[in-house]
Amino acid sequence: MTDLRTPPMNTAHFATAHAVQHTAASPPPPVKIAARGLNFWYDKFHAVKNINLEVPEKHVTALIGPSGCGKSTLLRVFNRIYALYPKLEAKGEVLLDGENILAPAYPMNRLRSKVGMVFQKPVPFPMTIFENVAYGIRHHERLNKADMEARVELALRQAALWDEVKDKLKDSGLSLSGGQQQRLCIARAVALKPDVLLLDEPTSALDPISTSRIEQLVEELKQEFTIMIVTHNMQQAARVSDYTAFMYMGDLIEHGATEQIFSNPVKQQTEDYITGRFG
Ligand SMILES: Nc1ncnc2c1ncn2[C@@H]1O[C@H](COP(=O)(O)OP(=O)(O)OP(=O)(O)O)[C@@H](O)[C@H]1O
Repeated sequence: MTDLRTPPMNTAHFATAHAVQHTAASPPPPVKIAARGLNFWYDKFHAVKNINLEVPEKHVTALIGPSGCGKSTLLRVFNRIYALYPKLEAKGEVLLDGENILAPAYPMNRLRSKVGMVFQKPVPFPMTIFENVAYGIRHHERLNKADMEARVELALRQAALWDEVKDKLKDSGLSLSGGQQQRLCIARAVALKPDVLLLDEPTSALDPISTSRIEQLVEELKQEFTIMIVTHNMQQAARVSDYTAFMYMGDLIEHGATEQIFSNPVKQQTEDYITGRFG
């Protein structure tokens, strides 16, 4: 068997953390979310073209590709954010546990509780740290005070923020540092106990220490959540993801185990991109 931990010379600077090897004893993980013949238009502009992609449960899938290739658009279709805006149209299917979330009959409330999203720039609500986390929970569940407190604590622990904020839960979310604010946004997302977490360049506005903190956190969160992360940072994709999907001009060019994509890509365009020849 090829040793995927020994990358070819031109990709030697990518240390990939995860070797995804499927054998009879460890079959591939079940598919949590899948795009089937997925297309997306911003009015007349065809931004995402006939994408077929299977996202394995409780693993991290990275979406990579040059600026403008459609990574964020694809991620957003996965929680139907586009439905908030006119003239945007998706065709095809996104199956979450086998159900098409793009079908008009799929309840938006259910989708919001199953698929959480974290954006590039942390945007805490202008309210206390506690309320930032409790706010979304209240929309979906009625909890008594003690249960709500326990739930907020759990979410803040899952986001590796509890120890830093437990004594100032009544302070404004905006008083936190950028890295802490991003973890607060992650706490807000995980508080709803979603199945899937969509992270759109979650560290691009953060310093290296906060970035490494979030990367560690992603590693922990995948025990419980299916994670998709858009990143421009090749090293980050190699470090945090189990699977990588490479997009170019709206097309999905190649998708596979991160080890394979970074050490032995099948398509020339993928190799050119990860070795920095374009993009
Ligand atoms: N609101 C919009 N209206 C019209 N076109 C848009 C809109 N948002 C994105 N696009 C276009 O769709 C294409 C894909 O954009 P998208 O943001 O998904 O790319 P991306 O790969 O995430 O890029 P980046 O890495 O720069 O964030 C681009 O050509 C972009 O100009």
